[in-house]
Parts: sequence; structure tokens; C-alpha cells
Amino acid sequence: MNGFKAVIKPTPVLRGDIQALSSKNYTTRYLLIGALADGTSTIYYPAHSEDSDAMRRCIRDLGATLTEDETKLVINGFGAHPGKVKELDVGNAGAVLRFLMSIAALCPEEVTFVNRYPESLGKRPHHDLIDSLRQMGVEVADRDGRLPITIGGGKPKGGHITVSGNVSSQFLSSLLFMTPLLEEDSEITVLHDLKSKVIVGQTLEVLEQAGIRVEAAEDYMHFRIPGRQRYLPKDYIVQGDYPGSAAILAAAAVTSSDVTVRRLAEKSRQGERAVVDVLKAMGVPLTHTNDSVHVTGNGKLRGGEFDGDHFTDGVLAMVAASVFAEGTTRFYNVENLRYKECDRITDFVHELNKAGANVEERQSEIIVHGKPEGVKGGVEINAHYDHRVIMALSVVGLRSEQGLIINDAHHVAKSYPGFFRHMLDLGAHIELI
Ligand SMILES: O=C(O)C1=C[C@@H](OP(=O)(O)O)[C@@H](O)[C@H](O)C1
Ligand SMILES: C=C(OP(=O)(O)O)C(=O)O
Repeated sequence: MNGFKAVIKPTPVLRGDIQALSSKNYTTRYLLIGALADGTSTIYYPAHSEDSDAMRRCIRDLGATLTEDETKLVINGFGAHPGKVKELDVGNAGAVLRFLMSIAALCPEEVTFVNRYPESLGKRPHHDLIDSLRQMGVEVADRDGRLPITIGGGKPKGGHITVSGNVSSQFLSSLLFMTPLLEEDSEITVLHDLKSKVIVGQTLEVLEQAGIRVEAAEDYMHFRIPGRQRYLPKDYIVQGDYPGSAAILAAAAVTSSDVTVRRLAEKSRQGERAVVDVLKAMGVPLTHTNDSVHVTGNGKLRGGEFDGDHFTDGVLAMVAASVFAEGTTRFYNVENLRYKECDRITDFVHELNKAGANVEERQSEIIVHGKPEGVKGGVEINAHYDHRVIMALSVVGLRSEQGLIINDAHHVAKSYPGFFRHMLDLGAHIELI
């Protein structure tokens, strides 16, 4: 996508009705399990974004065939036998990289994951998964746990595997996708804490939909996976995306608003569903019925204390809302935000304070001293290659005295290419230049 800046101007009122974008995290999962099945699967309403396109591109390169029309994607999988490919380009998509690192171990020849975003994904650590793959007999060449990474030479073996859950849940999900295809049965023990635990539930949900059997301990710290299983080709429907919609809901919460976001399933396993409860706890008038969230914001919010690990991809949007709350809001247990597209604590807090907010960081916390009177703005924001920073600062800009200019705002397309279109549809004063 061509680069652009987003000029966010003060916007007191938002009004309208939008359909949530399709879930990024379900789309990457359904594409993957469709590729791992022998036969034809259909995915209805898949997401279209840089990350989901990265998964499309990589599974094609590995031998799946994909045909797509406006509503659905039909995929013919390569089953347990991905083909030969020298290089894979995952763009800036962490989950796509991590999920495919295990699948690459099943390829007949070595595969190199290239480093296209040295300033973002190129800085993120993958040691924990590399360690697990090595335990399984897979050869991995890496640069201190970072891209470029070459996988291959050595067929993976099941058995007893450990994986750290301290930095990312994606390493565990990756192993859960691959181990059912091995000859041997596997047992996975998660070491340390498991961060973003809720999203592992999404992995288990889609595995079950594809007919894969996994025995999971209730706390997700221990798993038994029988080997010699096959993914069944199936039809899947992608639900609406809570992490992206969290930014729209935050925008509605900080303005005078009458905004409805449709297609947000009340019974969803997306952890970020919790943002609806967070906003409610902050006193935002809203209802959630018939899979629609309806916000009638009056701009008033009150601070609170939230365990952000339950809604990891929604934290930045909730921080943006709390910038305008009465009192202090504390988001704790969020250290792993440091290992995302940028350091979502230090880098994000820096940009917020530049905009005139009053936010403090701790190693694993973000503490916001609310300014119900609004922030000054009038500065240029560095997007740090991070779609969620761009969306969160857009929310802050709406209630700034002098607006905000967000540089490199095109990176919003990593997950939500239609974000600014939706904001404009709701009446936000935004110019893209
Ligand atoms: O499994 C997934 O699809 C994801 C897991 C989460 O990452 P971590 O487990 O690294 O927190 C989340 O932030 C990311 O957007 C998608
Ligand atoms: C962290 C994210 O994605 P990923 O880890 O897949 O790059 C995100 O979408 O906020």
C-alpha cells in the first residue's frame, strides 16, 4: 500500500452503524487448518489485510490452492505434506511466522523466513519456539532468535516437548497445529507463565472444528496430542473482529456518540470481547445485544484497574479511552506488549505523552492519569510500524485541541485496512495525505 499520513482533527460527535471487520486471528487459523487438510475447505468472510494476505501467500507457496470471490475462499490443502519452497515472506505478521515455523519443519527441504520488516517483526524474539523445535530434532539457523530464520534438515519427532509461554502464546499454538501430524504422540508442557492464554482457546476451538483431538489441562499448561491425525476439510465462518473494533468502540466512548458495531458475537472466544466489559466498567453507556454493540457515549469515563492480558490486542484502544477518564486507570500484567510490532509500552506511552496525555510506564503496566478536559495535540506521531498504535492515537486525536498527524498511518492495513474509511463513515474529521 502507498504510504500516507492521517491528519486527525478534533471531532466532538460520532454517529452511524458499521459492520465489524472479519477476525484476523480466526482467518489466519482457518487458512492454516484448511491448508493442513487433505481436500477442499471453504472459509466464509475471511479477513482481507496484510497479515491475512501473508498467510494466503505463504500457504500458496507451500502448495495449497486458493480461489476466492467476494464472500468466500475455497482452499485445497496440502495436508501433512507441504511442498518445496526456498523462502517464505510473512510480511510483518507475527502469528503467521510463528505458526508456519512449525509447519516448515514438515517441508522436504529447508525453508528460510526472510526479514522484510527489520524494524518491527525483525526485532521480535522467537527463541522459545526455536528451542522447542530443536528438542524435536529440527535444525534451525537463526540470528539470536530473530529473522531471518532457516528451518529444515531433520524431521520433527513427537514425544515430550516443553515450550515457554512467557513471551507469546503463539509458540504453543504453533506446536498444537503441527504435532497432530507427527508419527509419534506428543505431550507439551508449558513452562513459566502462559501469556495471552485466552487465545489458545481459539486454537483449540479451530482444531476441534477440523476434527483434531487434543487433551488440554484446564489451565492450558499441559497437553496430550495423539499423532497420526489428519485435518478434515470443512466449512468455516469467520466472525467479526474484536481487537480492531475495540478502537472504534473507544472512539465512540470518548465522543458524544450514537455508534453501532454489528457482527460482534456475544458468545465469542476472542479475549478482546472483554473490551465491552471494560468500557462498561468505565461507565460508558452501551448495550450488547443481537451481536451488535451500541454505544451512546457522552464523553464521560471513569478510571479503573484491568488485567490487560485477557484482552491483549485491545489494550491500546482501552488505554486511549482512559486518557480522557476521571482519575487513574491501571492496565497490569501487560509485559508481553513489549514484544509486539513495537514496544507497546515504552514506544506507545512516549507517543501518548507527546500528544499531551499523562501516562506512566512500569515493566508490566501502563498507568494513565486521565485528562477529561482533553489533550493538547498539535504534534506528529511516529506509528512505530504498529497498526494498534495508529488506531489508538487516532482515538486520542479526536479529543485533542489541535489535532494529531500520524505518520506512516498506512501500516494500519496490517489488520484493518478499512479503519479510516469506517471512522470517516462515522463522521470523524480525518484527512489522509
Ligand atoms: O495467536 C494469535 O493469533 C495471536 C496471539 C497474540 O499474541 P501473543 O500470544 O504473542 O500475545 C495476539 O497478540 C496476536 O495478535 C495474535
Ligand atoms: C500483535 C499482533 O499481531 P502479530 O503478533 O500476529 O504480529 C496484533 O495483531 O496486534
